[in-house]
Amino acid sequence: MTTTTAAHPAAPGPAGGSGDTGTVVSFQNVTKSYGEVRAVDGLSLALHPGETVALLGPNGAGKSSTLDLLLGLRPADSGTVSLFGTTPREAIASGRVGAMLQSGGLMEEVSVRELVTLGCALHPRPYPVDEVLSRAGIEEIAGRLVNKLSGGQEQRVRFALATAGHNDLIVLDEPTTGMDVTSRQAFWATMREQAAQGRTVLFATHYLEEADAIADRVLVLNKGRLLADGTAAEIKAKAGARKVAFDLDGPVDEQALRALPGLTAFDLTGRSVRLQSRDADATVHAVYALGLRPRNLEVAGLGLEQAFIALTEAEEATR
Ligand SMILES: Nc1ncnc2c1ncn2[C@@H]1O[C@H](COP(=O)(O)OP(=O)(O)OP(=O)(O)O)[C@@H](O)[C@H]1O
Repeated sequence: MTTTTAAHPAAPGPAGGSGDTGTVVSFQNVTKSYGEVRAVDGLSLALHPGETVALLGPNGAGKSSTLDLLLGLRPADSGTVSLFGTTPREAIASGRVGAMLQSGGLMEEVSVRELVTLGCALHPRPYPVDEVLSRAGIEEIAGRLVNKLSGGQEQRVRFALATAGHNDLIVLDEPTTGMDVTSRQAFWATMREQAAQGRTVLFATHYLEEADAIADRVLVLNKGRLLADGTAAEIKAKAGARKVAFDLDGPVDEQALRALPGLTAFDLTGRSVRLQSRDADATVHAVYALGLRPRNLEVAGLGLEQAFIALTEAEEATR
C-alpha cells in the first residue's frame, strides 16, 4: 500500500473542507484495459463536496483500477478523468487529495513520528504533527520503528499520512483491512468528522456492512461497469428481490415449493423455508394457494450484501 500526499509548495484553495459547490471527481466514459482484460469499461460518474461514497464490487471488479485512474497513477485509454475541474496530477500537486492505496510499503528504518513528520513536511497545507498522530490514534506508538508494527497499526500510520494536511478529497482503498473491530470503529468515527467538515471521502471496501453504515452513496462496480449508484437503501431496492421466510408443519413438498412464482433463491432446511422473491406478494399468495399454513412468516427487504450478490449475478447472467 502506498500513501499519496502532495509534494509541491503551491497551496491554492481553501484550508480545510473544500468549500466548492462544484464537482470533486468526474469520470466521463472512461475505459482502461490491460491486454485483453477491460478493467474499467465506459465509466461515467460525478462526486460532490461532502459526500462519503463507497465503491463496492467483487474481486477484479475494477475498484483499484478506478482509484488508480482517479489519482492519475495510470492513464485512461479513452475518456476523461478530472478532479476539481483539473487533471488528477494538478489536483494532487495542489495538496487537495490524500490517499491510502493497496500497493507498496512504508519507509522502514524510521520511527512513526519521523515518518509522519516527513509526511507533514511534504504537504503544502500540513496539520501539526501531534494533531495528525492523535487523529490516527498512534501517539502511543510514535516512538516505534515502522517495521515493528502490526498490520492494523501500519494501516493507521498510512491513514495518518493520508490526512497529514488539509485535503478536500480523501481516497481510501480497503482502508480497514487488518484492523480489529475497535480500530475500525475509531477509524470510521474520524472519517465521519472529516466528511462533516465538507471533505469528500471515497473508499473501496469488501465490508458491505461498512458501506451500509458509513456511506451516504454506494457505487456498485462489476467488470469495470457501474451496476448501481445510490444510497444503500436504493441499491437494496434496485436489486428488486425480497426475503420470504416461514416454517411448515406436516409433509413438505419441495418440488411444489421450488415452483413458487418469482423465486430468485431457495433454501429448505428441515421444515424451515428461506426464499428470495422478486414478487413477494405473489409468492406468499401461492404458498396459501397450495393449502399450506406457514408459521412465523416474515417478508423483508434484502440486506446490502444480498442485494449486491443479486445485482452482480443478474449482470453475469446478461453477458
Ligand atoms: N497491472 C495489471 N495488469 C494486468 N491486469 C490487471 C492489472 N491490474 C488489474 N488487472 C486486472 O484488471 C481487472 C480489475 O482489477 P482491479 O485490481 O482494478 O479490481 P478490484 O476490484 O480492485 O479487485 P480486488 O477487490 O480483488 O482488489 C482484474 O481482472 C485484474 O486482474
